[in-house]
Amino acid sequence: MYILEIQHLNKSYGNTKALNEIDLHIPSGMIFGILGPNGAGKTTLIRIINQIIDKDSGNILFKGQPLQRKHIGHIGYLPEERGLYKKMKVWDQLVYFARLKGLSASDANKKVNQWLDKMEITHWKQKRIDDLSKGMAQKVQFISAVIHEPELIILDEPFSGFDPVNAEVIKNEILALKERGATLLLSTHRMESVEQLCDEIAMFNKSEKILSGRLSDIKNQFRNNEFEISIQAQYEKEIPHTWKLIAGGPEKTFLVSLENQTTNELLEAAMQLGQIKGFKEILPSMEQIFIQQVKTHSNG
Ligand SMILES: Nc1ncnc2c1ncn2[C@@H]1O[C@H](COP(=O)(O)OP(=O)(O)OP(=O)(O)O)[C@@H](O)[C@H]1O
Repeated sequence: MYILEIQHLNKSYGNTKALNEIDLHIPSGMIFGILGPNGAGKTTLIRIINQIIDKDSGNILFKGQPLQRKHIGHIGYLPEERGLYKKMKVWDQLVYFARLKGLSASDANKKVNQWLDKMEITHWKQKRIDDLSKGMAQKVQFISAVIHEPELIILDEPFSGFDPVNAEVIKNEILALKERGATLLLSTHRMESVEQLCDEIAMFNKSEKILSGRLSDIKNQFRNNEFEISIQAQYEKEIPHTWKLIAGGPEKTFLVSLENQTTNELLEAAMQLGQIKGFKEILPSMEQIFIQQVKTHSNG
C-alpha cells in the first residue's frame, strides 16, 4: 500500500517553477530519500505535503484519501529551519508539542519521559532551549517530530548539527521507527546516509523528477563494469597496464574495467597471475550517481 501518492503536482513562485508535473508513489513502511541539489524543489514538496503551502495543481493522496487537515496528526515533521521556543524548558516544550498533536496529558508526560530516557537527556529536562548546544536542541526537536507516533515522518537534513556519536544515535532511531512500521521521508545532501538508510529514492533537479526507484536497482542501473581484484602474486606474468593498482604489499588489489570480456574471462585472466584473494564488482556510490545525474540534466 502507498502512504503517499502524488500525481501531476505543480507549484510555482511567481515565474519560478519549483515543481513540474511531479509523480511520486511512496510505499508504506520504508525509508524514502528525497534527493537533489539546492533549489531542486525538495523543500517545496515537503511543505506542500505538510500543508504549510498550497499546491497550484495536482493530487496528493494520503493512504488513498485526498490529503486534508485531519491527516496532519498522522505526520511528523522535522523542518530544516529548526523552530523551538528558546525561552521554554525542554520538558514544557515537548509536552506542549505532544498535546498539540492530540496526546492526552498523561500520555504526553509518559512519552516525553520515555523519549528523554531513550535519548539519554533526562538530566536536561529543566533546561531552557537557549541554554542547550545546537546538537542538544536538535535532539529535542527530533523528539518533537516523532513523539505522537506518526505514520509518516518527514525529516529534512536530520543529521545537521550532530557530532558522529549523536548522528549514529539518530540513525538508529530512524531505523527503529521504520522497524515499528512508520514510513520515513528523508531529505538530505549526505549521500552516505542515503546509502545506509534508504530503501527507495527520488532525485529532483530544477523542479523535475529525474530519477526514482529502489536504491539497489538504481545502483545496478548505473553500474560501469568495474571490478576490484585482489591477488597474491605467484607467477611472473605481467599485470595488464590497464589494471590500476589501489593497494600494494604481497597481496595486491587492482581496479579493473571490464572491456570486451565477460566476467568469467576476466576472472580467468586474473587466475593466471596468482592466487585470487578477492573478486567483486564495484557499484557506483550514490554520490557519484548524484553528481553524474545532476550534470547530465543540467547540460541538457
Ligand atoms: N518563498 C519562495 N519565493 C520564491 N521562490 C521560492 C520560494 N521558495 C523556494 N523558491 C524557489 O523555488 C525553487 C525550489 O526551491 P526549494 O527551496 O523547494 O528547493 P530545495 O530543493 O529545497 O533546495 P535546498 O536544497 O537548497 O534546500 C528554487 O528556485 C527557489 O529559489
